[in-house]
Amino acid sequence: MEDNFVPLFAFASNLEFFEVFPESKSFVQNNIRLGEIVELPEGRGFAVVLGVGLLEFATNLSVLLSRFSAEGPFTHVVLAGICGAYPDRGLEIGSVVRVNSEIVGDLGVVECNGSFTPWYKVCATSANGSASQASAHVYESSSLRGVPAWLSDLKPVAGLSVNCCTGSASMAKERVENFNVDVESMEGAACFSICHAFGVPCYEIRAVSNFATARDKSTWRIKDALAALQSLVNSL
Ligand SMILES: O=C(O)c1cccc(C(=O)CC[C@H]2O[C@@H](n3cnc4c(=O)[nH]cnc43)[C@H](O)[C@@H]2O)c1
Repeated sequence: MEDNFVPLFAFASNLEFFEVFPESKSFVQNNIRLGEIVELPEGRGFAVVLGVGLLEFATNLSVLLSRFSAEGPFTHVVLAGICGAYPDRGLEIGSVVRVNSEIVGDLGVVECNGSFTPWYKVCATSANGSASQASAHVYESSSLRGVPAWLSDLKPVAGLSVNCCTGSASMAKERVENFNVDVESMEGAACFSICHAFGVPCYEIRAVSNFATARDKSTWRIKDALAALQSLVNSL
């Protein structure tokens, strides 16, 4: 049994918004302003663009929810966009996934030898160098009870949120070893953290546009990934 489900689709960029909801071009200017809510036709909910990266997305989502959380027109936030898949995690370009957990992946320090130490390990290491048990903070999506099948049936994956995209195979390996994650993007942890703070149920759907590994922009398939996301969202 589905609960009342009126989604607010939250995108990082105008590109993602217009590729997933191309019909919006008939009633929205070329760019929508960050934080401006658009009502989708046929009662499909609402959409908003909030900016790329943890900080801009967090700021604009906080402002939006502080205006709407008491009595908003939407019931759930669905962060939608593209992502990079780490190699050998069973994902392909064009795969559409539901990211059900997020960890901030580049909060920490770079050591003299160039390796990255996550912040939770920095904090867990005392002055004499001994490390206590600790783990990274995991931000989770909301319960799937009562959400529509197009959302709950998607393949669940673990996500890493970064401000700096992976650019080498060694960086990808280090991130997977540190956090045991499947995909990488730049907004998910902010979305989960802020929605939980405001008591708004939240989910994240992403289509894989690239592998998060040695940077080669010629292999990215942003349009194909967004077409896959569009066909999912248009099956609602
Ligand atoms: O790197 C570029 O030159 C570039 C040019 C146009 C667009 C983009 C992006 O939109 C990427 C950032 C955007 O997409 C998500 N994303 C997609 N793949 C990854 C990734 O491998 N690592 C991190 N984020 C990724 C992300 O959530 C941003 O919103 C880039």
